[in-house]
Amino acid sequence: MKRTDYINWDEYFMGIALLTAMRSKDPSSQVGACIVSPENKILSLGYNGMPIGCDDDAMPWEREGDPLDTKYMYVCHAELNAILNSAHNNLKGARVYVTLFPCNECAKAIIQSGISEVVYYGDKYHDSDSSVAARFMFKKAGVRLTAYTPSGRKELLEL
Ligand SMILES: Nc1nc(=O)n([C@H]2C[C@H](O)[C@@H](COP(=O)(O)O)O2)cc1CO
Ligand SMILES: [Zn+2]
Repeated sequence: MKRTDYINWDEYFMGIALLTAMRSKDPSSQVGACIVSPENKILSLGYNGMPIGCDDDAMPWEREGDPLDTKYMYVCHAELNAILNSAHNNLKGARVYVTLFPCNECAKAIIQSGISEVVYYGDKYHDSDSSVAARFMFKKAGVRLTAYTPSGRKELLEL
């Protein structure tokens, strides 16, 4: 008889998104994204980081101060990185697993790429204008929003 305690697709893909987030150099929020086809094939991965060629050690990681001296001006979000990394794949009807709910800018990119479902884990900026605008666009565009239900598995990653 087959084993029964295998991880389901949602645990698998969110687990990979969480592992991917661990590559982030951001001191406050490490975000991961995993894009999956309707056939449950992984199409792309991304985490938040500085653009290629912009030395992590030469870039600011501050949250406050002169805008030009904060990370916000430069950092590429996990979702955008995952979309850009998938340039050769068709994302129509795909789902994206994200460890943090997408901002309005990534929402635009998600919609334009043809992704039809967002499965999100964290939602700590739920009441920000960015999240409100993202939800507004997702609703208009018919992108499904699904809150991930943590499995409670503790043994998932023991690196
Ligand atoms: N969905 C998201 N994907 C992301 O990749 N990010 C990135 C941008 C920053 O590097 C970091 C947020 O930093 P902080 O404001 O929590 O210190 O996470 C942020 C969000 C939130 O909208
Ligand atoms: Zn974003």
